[in-house]
Amino acid sequence: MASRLNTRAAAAQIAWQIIDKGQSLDACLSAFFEQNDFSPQDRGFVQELVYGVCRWHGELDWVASQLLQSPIRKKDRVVHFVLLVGLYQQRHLDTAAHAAVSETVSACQQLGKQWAKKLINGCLRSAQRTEYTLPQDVDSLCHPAWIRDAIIQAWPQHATAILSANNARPPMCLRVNSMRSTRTDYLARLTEQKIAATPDPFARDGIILTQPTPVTNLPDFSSGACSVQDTAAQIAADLLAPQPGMTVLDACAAPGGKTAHLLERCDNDLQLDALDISASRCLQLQATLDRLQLTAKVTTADASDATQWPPSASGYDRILIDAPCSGLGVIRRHPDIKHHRRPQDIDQLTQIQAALLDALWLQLKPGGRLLYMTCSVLPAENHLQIDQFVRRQKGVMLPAVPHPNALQLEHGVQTLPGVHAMDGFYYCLLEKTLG
Ligand SMILES: C[S@@+](CC[C@H](N)C(=O)[O-])C[C@H]1O[C@@H](n2cnc3c(N)ncnc32)[C@H](O)[C@@H]1O
Repeated sequence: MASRLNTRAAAAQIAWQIIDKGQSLDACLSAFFEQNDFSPQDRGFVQELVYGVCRWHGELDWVASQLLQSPIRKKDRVVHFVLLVGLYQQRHLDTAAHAAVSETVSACQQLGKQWAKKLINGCLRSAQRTEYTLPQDVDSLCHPAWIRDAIIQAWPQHATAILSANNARPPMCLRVNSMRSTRTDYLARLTEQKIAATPDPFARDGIILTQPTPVTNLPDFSSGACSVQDTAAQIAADLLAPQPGMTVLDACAAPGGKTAHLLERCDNDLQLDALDISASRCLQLQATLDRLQLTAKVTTADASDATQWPPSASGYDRILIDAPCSGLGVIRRHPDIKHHRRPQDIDQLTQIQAALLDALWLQLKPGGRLLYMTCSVLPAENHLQIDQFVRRQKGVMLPAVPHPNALQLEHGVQTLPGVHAMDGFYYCLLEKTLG
């Protein structure tokens, strides 16, 4: 992409790559900002537009269909995304009306689609004058039908809140590195920098920022004073509760948010094996450890195949399986999940999760504890997965899960976005009997 693009043209091109071409939002944005020198303010605006179009795509696409006499040809699809960027500004941002139209129209020229200026100008001016009645409530319209139906079926009483939270902007949450400072001290440092923040009521190392900010603004971020991590993810360390000196396996560890938290809690005094199947993600995991000056043995391997990595000969006191999952509990942070996930993925994921549980159970010491968790709200990946595991295996005890704010299920606990003030996670503790 050329650096001459304005923010609207950049956002249209990135959203097109994410939604039509299946690329990941994080990867697309980082690649774009590596190649294009945008000011921090412009970066923030491009990001806002891209997230907004991914979140509200169902609504924006429906309005576009009312405005266009016929769909835009495939080879000009980027123009369709220019229109969505314009509609997003009109319907969800307080961008001045004339700028939303004129700057968006000029994006057509920048993208080499001069012919589309009149079309986009006409559509956006017409949209400004029209009140639309949507065919269904906006939060439902902005989810693929299969995801919406799965959420309604699983959590009928909470579905409205979950669907709405999935489309909302999530807060930026920090985890203070307890080896470096107390949360109170770090809050004071944020105040000095004029960054408004409050202690997280549910995570003991957690801080919630009033407004998101680039990590470069956070005091000593680069030297490891804190990390960015949602409340729900921070609770894992409390639930697994490793003690200094223990032998710990983090089986699906990259990019290392929870590995690092476990180590910080024990003053870096754990024999910690961190595995991940992805070599590139293992590099990110090592970078996380390096920034925080923590030590773990990082290995690229399929954790469900112990011939690929050397398990501790005496077994593990604690095992964390932060399993690969649909991610349907973190849509508010990764709205591209709505565009990329397919119903058939769920079967494949549940098989991988079951294989990880069965294989890693063998590596747990008698009396040891395993925490199984996902960032999903689908029962098949969560409590139904554990129901089946408990039926298959012998010697499994299920200790209470001491979670501060979650739904208690027969097996494990569940948090729901829009209900528990955090991402949607499932957690279950499994203890191996001594006999
Ligand atoms: C939810 S993410 C883990 C996030 C990580 N625990 C953290 O807190 O930063 C799941 C990870 O599992 C990895 N994974 C998937 N299948 C795996 C397998 N069979 N063995 C090991 N890792 C696997 C993925 O590459 C991905 O990095």
